[in-house]
Amino acid sequence: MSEVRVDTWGACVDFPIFDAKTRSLKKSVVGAAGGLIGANDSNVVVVEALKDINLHLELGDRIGLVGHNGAGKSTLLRLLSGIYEPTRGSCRISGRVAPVFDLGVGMDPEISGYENIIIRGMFLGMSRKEMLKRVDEIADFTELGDYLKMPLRTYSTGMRVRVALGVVTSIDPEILILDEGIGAVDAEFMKKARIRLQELVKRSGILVFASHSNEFLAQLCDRALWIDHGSIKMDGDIGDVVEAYEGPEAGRSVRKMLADTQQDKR
Ligand SMILES: Nc1ncnc2c1ncn2[C@@H]1O[C@H](COP(=O)(O)OP(=O)(O)OP(=O)(O)O)[C@@H](O)[C@H]1O
Repeated sequence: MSEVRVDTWGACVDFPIFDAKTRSLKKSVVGAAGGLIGANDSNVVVVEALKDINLHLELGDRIGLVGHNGAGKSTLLRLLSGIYEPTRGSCRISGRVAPVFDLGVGMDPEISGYENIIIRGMFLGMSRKEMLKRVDEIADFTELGDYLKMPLRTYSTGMRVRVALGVVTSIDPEILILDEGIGAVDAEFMKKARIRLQELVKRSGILVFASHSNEFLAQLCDRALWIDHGSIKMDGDIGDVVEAYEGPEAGRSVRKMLADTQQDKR
């Protein structure tokens, strides 16, 4: 692996909202949810989704993002994936990024489950040849049998998620950017999927994972960032960050889950 790392220096992301009226807004509102609302030099309303982000990630980093609704977690994931350019400051990404935001992206309802497996894998940066080698193993994992020969539009939501999860957990990313939103599968299947996710994370160079589930964060990450109104409020051990964000009980429960996960790995 050549050097895999992600760096940001004073990175800011603003969203100009051209159809909002500055007159009707109070100056720089800080609400419980959402980023700061302000106005730029041209008096256009802007949401300051990220402010002055300095982050340096290297091989082996497993970072969880916590923070209120609209804190800027998804925007940060998109910045670190190269999907958004910083409005100010800079961001440098070295390595192959697999952004997994929406499990359904890159799936075509009119083609079969098998074909979707190949296409979705290519969407995540794999070659067709690599996906052809993996398709049988992914098909086994989904337990969908002959359904995989039918068009995806005939599947239930949970069946689609099984296909998507099978593909996502089969790739070899250098930088894995995960946004939660993995639900809709039955508990038994989720157990199987989490084990595969943990294996995927082990193979990845860098992981950044945003989630509102402490349990899920503790299973995949050891470090966390608390994002608050677009800024990094705290960066540290995941137990300490969750404790500061949610209180001592949540911190204790994360530490216990971390210890259990470590034990399972042994
Ligand atoms: N495309 C966009 N256009 C305008 N504003 C946006 C856009 N995307 C995000 N924002 C704003 O940026 C801020 C941060 O949003 P973001 O989606 O990053 O939050 P989040 O921490 O992921 O929230 P949640 O936990 O609710 O998913 C919010 O105030 C949101 O309104």
